[in-house]
Amino acid sequence: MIRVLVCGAYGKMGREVLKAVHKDEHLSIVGAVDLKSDFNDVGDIIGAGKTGVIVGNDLSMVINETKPQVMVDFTNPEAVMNNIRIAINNGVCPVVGTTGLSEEDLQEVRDLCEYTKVNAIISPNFSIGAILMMRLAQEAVKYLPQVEIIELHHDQKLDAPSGTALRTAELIAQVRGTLRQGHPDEFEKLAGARGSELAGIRVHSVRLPGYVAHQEVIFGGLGQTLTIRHDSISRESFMPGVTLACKRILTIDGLVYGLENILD
Ligand SMILES: NC(=O)C1=CN([C@@H]2O[C@H](COP(=O)(O)OP(=O)(O)OC[C@H]3O[C@@H](n4cnc5c(N)ncnc54)[C@H](OP(=O)(O)O)[C@@H]3O)[C@@H](O)[C@H]2O)C=CC1
Ligand SMILES: O=C(O)C1=N[C@H](C(=O)O)C[C@H](O)C1
Repeated sequence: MIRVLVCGAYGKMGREVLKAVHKDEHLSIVGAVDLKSDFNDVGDIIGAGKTGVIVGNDLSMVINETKPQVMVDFTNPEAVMNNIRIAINNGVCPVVGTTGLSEEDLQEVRDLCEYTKVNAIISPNFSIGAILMMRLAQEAVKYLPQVEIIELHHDQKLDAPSGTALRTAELIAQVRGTLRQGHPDEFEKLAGARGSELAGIRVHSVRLPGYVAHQEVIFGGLGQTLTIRHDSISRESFMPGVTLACKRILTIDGLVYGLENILD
């Protein structure tokens, strides 16, 4: 059994991770952390009866007391780097789904992993459908280089654009480079009308109640468009990826960025 601590245990993703880890025969929840801890038993959060694992609010203390091998983090962009540092410096391998990490943050984690010989997995999206959407987009852009991205999420999401949209744009740009699209004299009558931009790719962010996590990658060519769309209609969609990462993390080497790199 791999000993797992869940950070962000009361969050939308944290609760789902607790359920998935609890159900997995190779994983065991030994610790849980959230800011607003009222020292509940995790079994009460997931409706599984008493487990004896209590939600704490001090990550270092919970690590000390519960000796996890893996920390799963779904918290927020402000909290995540500190959690990663605490985990790695205590010999605990972080599996991170929290988005909003910068290139500098990733480099810091890479360096920490190398220095401590503790492994880490960070993925902006843990659903297989989203990984396939990105892979297919990299294929499509070879033939249809003009592309825009629309991501649609629930209205409680903090970061925009989504980590998935940024990663998709990065992966597309690795294949096609930076390309100038649209009319050279185009202008915005309202600031932001054309969305944000990464490597010449426009990214549009929609936030509404009713959505979970969705993305369209739209390619345009002469007389035609191609749309690759992925929908996470429930947060269960991320769980096979998260539990796989918890198992693979002990045998990788250093930092792995992107679920796609542990699938093959
Ligand atoms: N990679 C992937 O596949 C996916 C990634 N995500 C990402 O995961 C993150 C979490 O999403 P979601 O569950 O919807 O967010 P929520 O806001 O529902 O959950 C985050 C939880 O973490 C808690 N928290 C905040 N700071 C800390 C801290 N320092 N230590 C412990 N807990 C803390 C929050 O408490 P409080 O509310 O009091 O602040 C909250 O309970 C986001 O960055 C999101 O983009 C989401 C889905 C899939
Ligand atoms: O906040 C979310 O919900 C999600 N966040 C991730 C992102 O920013 O891409 C993954 C997924 O889209 C859900």
